[in-house]
Amino acid sequence: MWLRLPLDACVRRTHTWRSARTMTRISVVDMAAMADGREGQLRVAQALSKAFADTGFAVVTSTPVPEIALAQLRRSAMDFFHQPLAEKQMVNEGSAPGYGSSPYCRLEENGAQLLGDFTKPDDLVESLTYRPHEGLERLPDRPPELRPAVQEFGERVARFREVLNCACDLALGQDEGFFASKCGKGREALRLAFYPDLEEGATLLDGQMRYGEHVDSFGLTILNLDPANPEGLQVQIGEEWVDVPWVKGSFVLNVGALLSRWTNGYWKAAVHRVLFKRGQRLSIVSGALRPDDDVMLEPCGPGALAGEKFAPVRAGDFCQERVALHRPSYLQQKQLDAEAAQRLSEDIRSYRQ
Ligand SMILES: O=C(O)CCC(=O)C(=O)O
Ligand SMILES: [Fe+2]
Repeated sequence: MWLRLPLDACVRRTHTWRSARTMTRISVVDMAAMADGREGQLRVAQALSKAFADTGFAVVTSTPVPEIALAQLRRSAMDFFHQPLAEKQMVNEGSAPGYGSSPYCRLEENGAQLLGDFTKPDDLVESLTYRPHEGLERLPDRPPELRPAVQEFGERVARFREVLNCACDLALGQDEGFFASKCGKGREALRLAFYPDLEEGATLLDGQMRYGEHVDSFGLTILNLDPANPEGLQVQIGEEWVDVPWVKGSFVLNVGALLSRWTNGYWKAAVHRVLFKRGQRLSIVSGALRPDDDVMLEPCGPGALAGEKFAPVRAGDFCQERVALHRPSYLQQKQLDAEAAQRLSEDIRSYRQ
């Protein structure tokens, strides 16, 4: 029965954000039908799968995360980032330095390295990362509104993950509960990314971005753009850079390298970047479908029929390496000669699907 319904019943195309030659290829998917029983779920699943196989990106509306929870989190995160540097750094006491270890990072990420490019300046971003298994007390206690806002968001996004697990089971023809069983240990982090404005008289370094050209690392990225300043995010489609459209109350979903590999390349980890635009910008970044560390990634879904394109890898090992790649010191710490560095760079690029 569901096969006869037009796919476009829950997908609409929007015009690209401002400049556009034509209509954007990025799908906007209304997820409301996930509450409508099997028929509606299948329609959403199909629409998402089509988007992930085509561009690797989808903009989704009618999610279980209400705008009020986003607004509260956004407000308290902004208050955190607006504090003096020394105050922000206090949250790092007792943790090893660097992205992946210390919760607060300032100019300590280099997105381009995720595509094996070690020549680009570091990104113009500050971030605060929260890993739920570390407990809410690992977050700063100032502003006092931050912890409750993170908790509230966490509960809502957990429900969103369940919905995405269900949609992706259906989309890839997996047994019900497949993704929930592989991703049950709560490995998803919340990353608040603050992009400051340029100070008076300051200039960008040559090639510097808010986030350099990269592919994400894990399962599905769940990204909430800043309604006050949503511009700057672009995805590469063929030879063209396409603006990701901003839709009120929406999330952007995009496929990470791990999930692309897990689907044997059926879903694409698309290259994207965040250009510098004037004004501050805050992104709320979380994820879904990140497998537990001990899961071995073996191809699943329709792509598996094409025969294994990648060596099986343990999810925890894959993710650990990807986190390390963000750090500006990554290459230096490897102590490689030029030839080995080149080989490594090509290896990393091949994660791209
Ligand atoms: O802030 C954004 O718009 C996207 C950031 C991004 O691509 C990332 O954090 O992986
Ligand atoms: Fe990204």
